[in-house]
Amino acid sequence: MELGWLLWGAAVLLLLHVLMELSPAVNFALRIGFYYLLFFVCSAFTVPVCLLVNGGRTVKNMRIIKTVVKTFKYFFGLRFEVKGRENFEVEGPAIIVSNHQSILDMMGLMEVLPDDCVQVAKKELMYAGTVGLIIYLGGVIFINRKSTSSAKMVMAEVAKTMATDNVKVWVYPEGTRNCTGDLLPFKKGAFHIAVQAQVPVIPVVYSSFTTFYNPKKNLFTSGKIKVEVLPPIETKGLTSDDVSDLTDRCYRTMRETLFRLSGRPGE
Ligand SMILES: CCCCCCCC/C=C\CCCCCCCC(=O)SCCNC(=O)CCNC(=O)[C@H](O)C(C)(C)COP(=O)(O)OP(=O)(O)OC[C@H]1O[C@@H](n2cnc3c(N)ncnc32)[C@H](O)[C@@H]1OP(=O)(O)O
Ligand SMILES: CCCCCCCCCCCCCCCC(=O)OC[C@@H](O)COP(=O)(O)O
Repeated sequence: MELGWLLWGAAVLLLLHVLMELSPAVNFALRIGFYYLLFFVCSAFTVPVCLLVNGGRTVKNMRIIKTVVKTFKYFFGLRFEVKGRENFEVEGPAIIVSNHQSILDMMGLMEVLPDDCVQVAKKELMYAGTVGLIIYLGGVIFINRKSTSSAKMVMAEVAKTMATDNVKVWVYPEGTRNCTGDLLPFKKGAFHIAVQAQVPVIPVVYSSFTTFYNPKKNLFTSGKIKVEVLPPIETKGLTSDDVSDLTDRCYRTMRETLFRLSGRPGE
């Protein structure tokens, strides 16, 4: 009886292996499926740990979440090479802005995330089952992207609590995933709160994934990601009139860095 099951198991594994070899689409789907499964299962186990250790929704849970997610890269053969971590060591709160290419960014995020830093996310993520629950417990701030006025209100609230709670805030200013190897134009919310709270902006850039990850071409292999934390950009003395300039400056610096890290000549 046991031998029968063992043989069936081996046959299924062999079949999956052959399918993966034969079809890039199956290979891609299985690898991404496994990525989702890891998040789903690991968050189910991490929720009770967060509740027992920290008792509820708090940014302190991010330390636990970080520890778990940082192990995921080994399953996919991904390596992160991080430069400039010391640039996170500013006194008090800051706004961290970075490029957002794919759901794989959650691994890159946890690789560099400093302590006491919350993220801004679209509110749909709150309903992603156990993952939504763990994100909620980690203190993530949810915004409704479809309603600029309510999103602005939430962001203004963030600017205030950032100072009282002494936390950093991580925003993806492109506002959506973008895996083209370039940057989308930046939304201004992150820069408005930096100016409102008079705190520095710290840009973080991840090299392009296009050489090892491309959903359109069913490409997902192992690879190396270069990460650079850039020097903080001060906002002391800036007013809301300067937000556009600040946004542009940040955009240009990050785009140059992205091209340099990805070995692509700038335009
Ligand atoms: C343990 C095991 C397993 C665990 C599993 C755990 C997983 C990991 C855990 C935890 C990770 C957490 C997950 C993080 C990842 C999430 C990623 C996402 O979801 S990315 C999408 C959401 N993010 C954004 O959308 C960016 C933020 N967006 C903005 O800041 C926008 O600016 C926004 C929404 C506020 C408005 O967007 P607009 O589309 O309307 O565009 P605009 O051009 O920015 O604004 C329109 C006008 O309003 C002004 N404005 C904007 N914000 C303002 C403000 N605060 N005050 C005054 N004016 C403002 C602007 O200046 C602009 O006006 P003028 O064109 O310049 O005249
Ligand atoms: C009800 C059961 C549902 C089960 C779902 C399991 C889901 C596992 C989800 C793992 C994903 C980890 C979090 C990904 C965060 C992320 O990268 O979100 C993308 C958004 O930033 C940008 O949104 P978009 O505008 O759609 O590109």
